[in-house]
Amino acid sequence: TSSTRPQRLLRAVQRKATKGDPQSVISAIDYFCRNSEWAMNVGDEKGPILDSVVCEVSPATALELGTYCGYSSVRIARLLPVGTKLITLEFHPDYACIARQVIQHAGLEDKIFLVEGASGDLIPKMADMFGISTFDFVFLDHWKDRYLPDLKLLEECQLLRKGSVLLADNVICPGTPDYLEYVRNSPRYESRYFQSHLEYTKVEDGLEKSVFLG
Ligand SMILES: O=c1[nH]cnc2c(O)c(F)c(-c3ccc(F)cc3)c(-c3ccc(F)cc3)c12
Ligand SMILES: [Mg+2]
Repeated sequence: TSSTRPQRLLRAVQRKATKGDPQSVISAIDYFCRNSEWAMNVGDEKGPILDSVVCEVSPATALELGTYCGYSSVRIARLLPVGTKLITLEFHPDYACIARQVIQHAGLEDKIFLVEGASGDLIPKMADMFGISTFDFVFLDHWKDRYLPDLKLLEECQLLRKGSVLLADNVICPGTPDYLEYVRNSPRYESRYFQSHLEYTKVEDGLEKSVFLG
């Protein structure tokens, strides 16, 4: 019976990465995507930009929209201070199942809460589910048409505080024009574009970092 790309990615991690070593999991996935099959992980060029923003914010509470196979969950959680957690939301059960195993291989299962479901349904439940009031950091990497509605939902649910940092993947490819227009023109955000490339390719893409001003 045939396997799926996420299953083949997981197998590469299980064969090549050292259990409990997040960096080796990241390297194994990047190697798989460069040498075997492209996959939509933030990757080894945009990844270091994500790392630098996470280190700068050093969030006590972090949210990721869109887990996929858990690559960026591992990238983020490996940098989080002790006692802090990443909540990551994934709509597709098959992706969530693979991500749990990738996260477990990295030894980060105690720092990451993976919740299956639609971001639009789950965001209003975050405060109650996890006993948090606001997010210090949000990584948007799920579906381009959900970036703006979910940002507005985060505002309405008062899950952002003065200084909360949002980082959005794929703002050029495939592109999120309505989200960009909003964060770049709203007086409530200070926004900056980090030019890069679509993971594992020479196509332009980038990350948009937006600070909520309250
Ligand atoms: O959907 C996504 N979520 C998160 N990150 C993504 C990402 O980092 C990507 F590089 C792509 C991408 C971009 C270009 C391309 F050719 C294929 C896939 C997608 C994506 C875009 C359109 C789709 F129909 C399916 C997937 C995503
Ligand atoms: Mg992406």
